[in-house]
Amino acid sequence: MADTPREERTPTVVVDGAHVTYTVQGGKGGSSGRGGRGGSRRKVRAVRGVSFAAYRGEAIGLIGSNGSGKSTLLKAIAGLLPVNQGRIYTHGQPSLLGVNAALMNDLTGERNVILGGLAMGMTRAEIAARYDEIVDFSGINEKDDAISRPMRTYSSGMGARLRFSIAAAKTHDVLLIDEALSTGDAKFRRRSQQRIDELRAKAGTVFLVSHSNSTITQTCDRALWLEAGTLRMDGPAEEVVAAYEAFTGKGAKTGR
Ligand SMILES: Nc1ncnc2c1ncn2[C@@H]1O[C@H](COP(=O)(O)OP(=O)(O)OP(=O)(O)O)[C@@H](O)[C@H]1O
Repeated sequence: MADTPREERTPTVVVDGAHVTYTVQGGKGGSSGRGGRGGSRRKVRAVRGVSFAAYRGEAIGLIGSNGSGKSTLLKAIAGLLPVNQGRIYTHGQPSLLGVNAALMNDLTGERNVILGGLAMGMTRAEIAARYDEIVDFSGINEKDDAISRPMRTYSSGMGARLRFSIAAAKTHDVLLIDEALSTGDAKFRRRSQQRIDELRAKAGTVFLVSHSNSTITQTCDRALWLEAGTLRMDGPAEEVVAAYEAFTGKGAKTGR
């Protein structure tokens, strides 16, 4: 993508001066500090005037300290949270991994593959055609027949892997991934990275939130660094991660 001049590329997401504010009912705050029902309403300005454009074929990492607004920004791009000010334009319906494919804990993995596929707009025939591939990709059936067990019996890593596998079965214009890869083991992370590369090659745009700087540099070509709801840096993933590491004190948040 680096060879294509910016003006010839197709934008998939344009975020123009976006602000996202949560209103918190009750709780602490106010002068009394007692809160409770009918208490104070507080505003949390989670995203404060962020602007950028994302293009087809890009994999963009979102990094920043805890509470810097990464998940909030993803939810706003997915259309799950309104922007209070500014605009977000998207090409097609972005899919937020883990929410669009909301899985049911009491149903088996098998049923969830079908429901997740339907929720993403796939037909039953399309799901049937891809079913084995989804289960194989997730790797959750490697040891026993886990796919026929209820999801509540899965470890958090197994659940995350199945969610990613379902979401990755469809070609998305814009795929938003919030930390989903961090719970998988090394083998699964490698497979996921390959799949993200494939999705990008099919002219999609992938956003990835992660606290693992190595996952960001291995998976993404570009990174956005958010701090206290504002965009601190936007550029090549290696450069942004290096600046972020210098800010946090190298290694402090490197993770895997
Ligand atoms: N539902 C909510 N109601 C009120 N405030 C919220 C809500 N969700 C998030 N916030 C606040 O918004 C800010 C941004 O949170 P967000 O989850 O977007 O950060 P993040 O960068 O994804 O954090 P982390 O790295 O810890 O996952 C934080 O101050 C957080 O407390």
